[in-house]
Amino acid sequence: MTAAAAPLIRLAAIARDFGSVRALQGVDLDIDAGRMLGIVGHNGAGKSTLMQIIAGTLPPSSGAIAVAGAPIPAYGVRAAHALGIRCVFQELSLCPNLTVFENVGIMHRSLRGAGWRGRARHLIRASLDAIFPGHGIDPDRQVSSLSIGERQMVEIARAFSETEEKVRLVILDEATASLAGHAATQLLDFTRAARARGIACVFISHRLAEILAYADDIVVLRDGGIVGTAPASGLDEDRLVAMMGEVRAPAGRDAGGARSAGVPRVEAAGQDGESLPLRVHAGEIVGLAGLAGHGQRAFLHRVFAAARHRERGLAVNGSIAHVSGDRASEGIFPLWSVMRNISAGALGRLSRFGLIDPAAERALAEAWARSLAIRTPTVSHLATRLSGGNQQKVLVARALASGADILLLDDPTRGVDVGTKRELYARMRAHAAGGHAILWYTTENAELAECDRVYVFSRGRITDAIDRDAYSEDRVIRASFASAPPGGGFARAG
Ligand SMILES: Nc1ncnc2c1ncn2[C@@H]1O[C@H](COP(=O)(O)OP(=O)(O)OP(=O)(O)O)[C@@H](O)[C@H]1O
Repeated sequence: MTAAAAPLIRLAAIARDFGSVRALQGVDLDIDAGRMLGIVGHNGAGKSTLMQIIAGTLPPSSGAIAVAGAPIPAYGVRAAHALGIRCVFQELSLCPNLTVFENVGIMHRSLRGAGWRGRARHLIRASLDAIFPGHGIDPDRQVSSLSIGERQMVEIARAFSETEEKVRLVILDEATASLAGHAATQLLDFTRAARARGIACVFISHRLAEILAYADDIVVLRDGGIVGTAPASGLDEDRLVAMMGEVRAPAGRDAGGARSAGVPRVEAAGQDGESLPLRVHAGEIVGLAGLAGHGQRAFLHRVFAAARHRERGLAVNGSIAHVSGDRASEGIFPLWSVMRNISAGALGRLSRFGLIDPAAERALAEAWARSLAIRTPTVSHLATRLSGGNQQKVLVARALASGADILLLDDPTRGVDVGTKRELYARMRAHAAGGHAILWYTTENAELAECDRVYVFSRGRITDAIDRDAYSEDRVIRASFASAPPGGGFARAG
């Protein structure tokens, strides 16, 4: 085969084992220049493992890799980078204690010697401007001071930044999962321009609508193998879901939660004319909406704090559990097993005479692992060895298993596959029906339809309170850009 006719990357019979876990088996895959390949599959299907092999960060157990028709025997990070292959990983890889431009400096070998700082600043600013116009990120900011969404934007802009080493392939592994809707659209529109310049993209996402709208071709992975490849134009969501073979619970929701009156579990006072009050009763699922970074996360943190200390204008009645939106740094205990990570919130109930009952702990973890379909060889497995989506399920399991009266969920379905998402919605409804109160911040508007009531945040204030029957995405978008509630009154607050 000539180099001109060869695909940019060709994977042949790639397999990868982690101990007894076979993550990939016999994968043959071509990636062509100037096209976007979408990859979908259930949590633990092997998507990230495959991407790590292409990025050179993980060697395959067997199989061959060829780039532009030439077999590359000693394939690794250096070889991949020199060949113009860049990867935006699911767990962000920026160094938090360095500035944005310093993080760019460590990636590009040519950014050395006198004046490298200025060149690195210029490079990342130009890339951010091209992909995310109006981003507002200063290259001199320390990465630890950026929000997850901003970090994700820097990581993406860094991957597309070019020195004399040209970019030929950018892998976006759930790169839109932490981005606000607007930034996700900016990125995906940018990839169209990049493709026109010959850059190939691989895009992994659990948001099937994004994949269908932007990818040229779609590959479906299941249990470590490819079960289908087709042009995106010939597919729709239902067919993709069927190929993934993962849906256990139907979409949609039953009518009416077990909402109860009485003292609210959470009650935040409004500010006259500025912000609406918020209430959550036992039995309710309440959504927090609006553009990312407009105060929803900070509000969840305030509620969490108010369970321990008095907070002005905020009353919390009941025990509380929190699923953090920052899984890697605030959520998973990295040295603990799946079992310990799940049981951590329920130790009080598992203790007898001050000692944890090991059989009860295992039974609890196994029941939740089964119930949320957590893919793990056993519950004794180290939690960080699970795929990203399965780690997210462990966090949700911990919160549900805690039995707390109030659940605070910060984007709990980030990176969770479509089948499990539906399952989780059903679980949350059952949990609410069991008398628990749920406060749920989500970056996916479609999930707000699962809520009994939605509060829309804009610039740190609540600008609308929408009951389920009156819910529409249009109304959420309008309120997201409002500076105060319409009429300045509290009339619609539930
Ligand atoms: N470092 C590791 N050690 C042990 N097992 C691993 C490791 N990385 C991945 N695995 C296992 O390999 C399998 C595939 O995981 P992978 O992360 O590739 O899935 P994925 O399709 O990207 O899932 P998700 O959608 O949840 O991100 C899983 O069973 C996972 O537990």
